[in-house]
Amino acid sequence: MTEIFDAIKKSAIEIRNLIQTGDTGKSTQENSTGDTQLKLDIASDEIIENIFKELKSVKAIVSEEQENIVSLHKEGKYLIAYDPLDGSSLVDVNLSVGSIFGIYENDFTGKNLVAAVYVVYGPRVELVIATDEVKMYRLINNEFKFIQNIKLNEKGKLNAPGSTQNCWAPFHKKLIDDIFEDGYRLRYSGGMVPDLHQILLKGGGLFSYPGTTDRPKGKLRQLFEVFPFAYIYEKANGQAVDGFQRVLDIQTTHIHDTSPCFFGSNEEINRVLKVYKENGK
Ligand SMILES: O=P(O)(O)OC[C@H]1O[C@](O)(COP(=O)(O)O)[C@@H](O)[C@@H]1O
Ligand SMILES: [Mg+2]
Ligand SMILES: [Mg+2]
Repeated sequence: MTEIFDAIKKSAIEIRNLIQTGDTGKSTQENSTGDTQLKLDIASDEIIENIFKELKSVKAIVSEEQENIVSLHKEGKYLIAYDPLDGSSLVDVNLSVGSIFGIYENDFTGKNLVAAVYVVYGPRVELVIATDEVKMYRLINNEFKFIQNIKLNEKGKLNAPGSTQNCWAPFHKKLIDDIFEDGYRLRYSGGMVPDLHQILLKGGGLFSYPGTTDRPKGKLRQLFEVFPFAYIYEKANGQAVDGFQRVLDIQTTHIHDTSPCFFGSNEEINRVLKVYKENGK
């Protein structure tokens, strides 16, 4: 697994350079979820694929930016699903973006996730690796230096409510309003990676991206975005649910499936589960 983490570190340095100097324009292509790909999405995807191709321990990879699974080495032990540049449209307004990786054994199901990693490209480049523990590293003089372990408190103070508000179920709106009534502060940039990173580093809170009338299955993709962060939040003493169950217990039917999702510390997630249970689907 160390060679995979080292490969991700190498790709992060290349993507950081690409963000600083690359073309932020649109390409003429769409990805499998129907988003117009930016040239940065495609170039980041190529950087990661080229680096993983060299690793004998990697059996196959699948990217948010590609339709199909790419087989690499038959004898490899690991499967990797990744979002090469999450929130890429934010580069143009100079907000933080990220890369997300889920590392699996046997197949791409939540229960077979064995590690997860993300990189935040902000004023600093930081990388978080979750195995049994969650560890944060920072890029200093072109090397990732260990900074700290990450653990959530039982309850936090931040609320990051995603998606189109006029498409929310009334009970979801009430839940979010009640959380603000209780004194939580709004923190939402529209980049999943920095938004979830902030909650992890500030000790807790809630990030939600619910099912809505315009997108009943939410927007965020299970393999590339939801599962890796679910793994990280659980290992950091928090939880990740779809409103009713752990997201890592969801049966994936297609590699590009999306799911409603809630990430947070225990108190906020228990509150979500209670409200969703009382209000049904
Ligand atoms: O603008 P919305 O609907 O709140 O969506 C924001 C979400 O969409 C994303 O940008 C989706 O990721 P991509 O940029 O990879 O498509 C997340 O980072 C973010 O949490
Ligand atoms: Mg994404
Ligand atoms: Mg993306």
